[in-house]
Amino acid sequence: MSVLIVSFLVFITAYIVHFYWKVSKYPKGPFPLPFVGNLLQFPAENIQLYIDDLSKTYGPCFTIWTPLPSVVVTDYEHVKEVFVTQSIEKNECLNENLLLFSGETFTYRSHLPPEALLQPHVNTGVLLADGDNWRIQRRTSLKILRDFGLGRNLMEEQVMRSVHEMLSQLESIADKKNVDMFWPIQLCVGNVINESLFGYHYKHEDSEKFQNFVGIVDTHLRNVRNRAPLLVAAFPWMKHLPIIGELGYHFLKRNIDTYHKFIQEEVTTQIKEYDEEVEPENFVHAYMKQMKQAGNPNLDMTNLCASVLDFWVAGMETTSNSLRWHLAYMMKYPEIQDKVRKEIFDVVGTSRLPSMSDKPNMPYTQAVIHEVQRHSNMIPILGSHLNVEDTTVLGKKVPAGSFLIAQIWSVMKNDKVFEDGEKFNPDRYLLSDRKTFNKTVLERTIPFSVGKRNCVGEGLARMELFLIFSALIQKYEFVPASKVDLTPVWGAVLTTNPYRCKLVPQAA
Ligand code: HEM
Repeated sequence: MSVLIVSFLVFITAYIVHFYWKVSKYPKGPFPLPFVGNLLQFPAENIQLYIDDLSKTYGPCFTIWTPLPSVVVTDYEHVKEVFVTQSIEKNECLNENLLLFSGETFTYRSHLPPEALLQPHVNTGVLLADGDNWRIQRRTSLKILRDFGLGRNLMEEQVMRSVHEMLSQLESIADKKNVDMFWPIQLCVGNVINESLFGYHYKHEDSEKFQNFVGIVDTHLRNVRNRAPLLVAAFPWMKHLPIIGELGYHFLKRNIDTYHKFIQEEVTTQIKEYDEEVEPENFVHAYMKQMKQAGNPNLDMTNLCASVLDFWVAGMETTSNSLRWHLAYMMKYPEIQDKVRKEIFDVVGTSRLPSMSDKPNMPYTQAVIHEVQRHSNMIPILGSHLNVEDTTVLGKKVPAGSFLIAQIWSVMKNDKVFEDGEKFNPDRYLLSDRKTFNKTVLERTIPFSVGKRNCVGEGLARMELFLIFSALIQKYEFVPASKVDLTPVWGAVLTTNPYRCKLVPQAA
């Protein structure tokens, strides 16, 4: 018995000594405890506020322990250093097993739940893949998106089809005094991505299936950053415990599995309809063509499904939430809404909808879109980036095996170029001629992140935000029909509190 106790004490002492020896190798942060790290200090919600507060004490680069080490960077200089400066492609293979190339130190992902739950298979698709497979999947998706017309106006036509459908849905609403814009926006954005991936649209009067799967994805995004999933990520055995296991793993898994099945079925239907002789008109067919042409073993059915899974979620949730934020801000600041509308009327008139060719002539509308994205600051914590190589970030050592949290939320909130950053002020983006953009302010507005792992859909998202937002403001004045509270609702994407609007028709 006494041997057992002594062995146990020796083990615990060795663990604690080793833990603090490890802590000493990392940038200094809040004092962690053995076994739990800083987990007990984490708030249940709004972890971005906790991280932001820590940066006031420890500066822009520090470590938090979950109890796995996560190095956090919170200012533009550090984010640029890890994602851009350290990512200059040299194409030199540093590690054959990991397929690690120089300049890709911070491009790796965590393969731990809860983040990894989004995919049924490890290291597949774009969002959660890394190494060689990530490079191939990302390049292939970008090529398909470009072929689909980010350069050929096809994508604009597709977005406009969705805009027209949304506007006719709004027109058909008899009582415009109390409208919930949640589903019209969701369907408009969802149909753009759905048509790109599968080649078809949902009609608003027949969109139950669509609403069901949006609900499943929303549930996942709302819960995935909670404390229980964090605990299970740190201690995987906890998934076998009754309450923590259910909240931190099984509930999320059951929910997201239903989404996996839905995407699998949609892809299977498209595969059956694929005809090699016909030019592909949707992502699934274009990917199949690449599979046949490129003969690359990484382009397979598993990765096709995984990429579609990523695009359906990433292409819809961020953009539709951002548009909801746009309307909320416009109702909170009606004088700014009026100025946007005036610019639209001056440049476009009322007889047609705004198009991408109008965008360069609408600097104020663009400034408002930038400011809504900055101020709503929708992504509180980026997906983890895993560092696979010992490196130094602006003088601080970051050992291999640590996670990296690049806090773009803090950059857009605190950077000194955003004078009076708490204030919603689109004018900050324009110089005194009201036409030229302030490049320094624009450079640090990074809602799509920066570097090699930035948003693949940035071009499409920017197009959607401009076309959908300006069409809505041209057609209607949005007046609050309920309280508009700009306090965000916590989740992997910060969402608006529910609100209702009165729609006052404007242009003919
Ligand atoms: C307002 C809209 C959007 C915002 C704010 C946004 C933001 C972001 C951010 C910050 C990242 C980087 C994540 C990281 O480093 O961990 C990202 C990645 C990604 N986004 Fe977006 N996004 C938007 C729209 C879209 C759209 C429309 C698509 C698809 C068409 C898309 C597809 C992706 C994909 C696939 C990735 C993963 C890239 C990679 O891991 O290599 N996003 N997005």
